[in-house]
Amino acid sequence: MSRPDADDHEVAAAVAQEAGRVLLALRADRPDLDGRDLKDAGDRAAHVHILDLLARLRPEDAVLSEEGADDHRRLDARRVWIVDPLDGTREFSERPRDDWAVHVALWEDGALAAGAVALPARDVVHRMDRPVPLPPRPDEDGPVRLAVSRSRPPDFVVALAALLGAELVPMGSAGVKAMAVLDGTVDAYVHGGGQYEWDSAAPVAVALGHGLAPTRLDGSPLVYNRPDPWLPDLVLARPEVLAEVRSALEETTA
Ligand SMILES: Nc1ncnc2c1ncn2[C@@H]1O[C@H](COP(=O)(O)O)[C@@H](OP(=O)(O)O)[C@H]1O
Repeated sequence: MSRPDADDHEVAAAVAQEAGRVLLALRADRPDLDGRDLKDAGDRAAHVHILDLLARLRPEDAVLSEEGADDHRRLDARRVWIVDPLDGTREFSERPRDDWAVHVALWEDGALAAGAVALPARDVVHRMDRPVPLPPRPDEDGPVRLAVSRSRPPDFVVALAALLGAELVPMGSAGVKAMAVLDGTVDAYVHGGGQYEWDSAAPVAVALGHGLAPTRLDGSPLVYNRPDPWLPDLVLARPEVLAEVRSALEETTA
């Protein structure tokens, strides 16, 4: 387990990984839980574990968690951990799906400073400080592959895919979709219509660490730790397809 003298990247990765272990154990040890009960138990168990770890490792810092009451002292804090204890809650409850994640990001003085996305069922932790080269596209002239929500694909992303001649690749969890860009499974993740800061903070931190340039749909920067954590859209694309995606977006949203 991480120690208080570990750096912020280590803490982010260790906390995400540890919460992932708690979630895996819950799924394995409680076959009596499913559906809403398993979702709620997962959200709660991971949230409590993360808060406990951060209280021990970073007692001075504020926390913004999907599962906690919003403590507005974070707005005056220099350092805020932005966490989604269980992203892809629906998929977590559908054993044996593996497209769910734990998000742990650190916002410091106006920017994302550390971040980790754990994919516990795949035994992987993606880190901002450990960039991995993007694998080449399998077919550089092939259609753009776009990650999209499997349960509620936004209409405009379906329209965007039609305009691009893109292939939609459905999967759960914002973290899984963003990491699918980094591991080469897809070329881009475009989302609109609703999300909160905890859905994108850690994936965006990891993507920034990998040299990518995630933005809002209109190309403006993603800004975190605002009074209202609603941050409804995101574009993350590998460099080869970014201009094409951007120009199709301009047409779709015009
Ligand atoms: N329109 C919307 N409004 C609010 N949250 C949304 C949303 N679409 C997706 N999300 C959130 O983004 C995460 C990924 O969703 P999806 O897999 O459908 O893309 C989910 O987080 P949680 O699982 O943490 O609730 C989901 O709640």
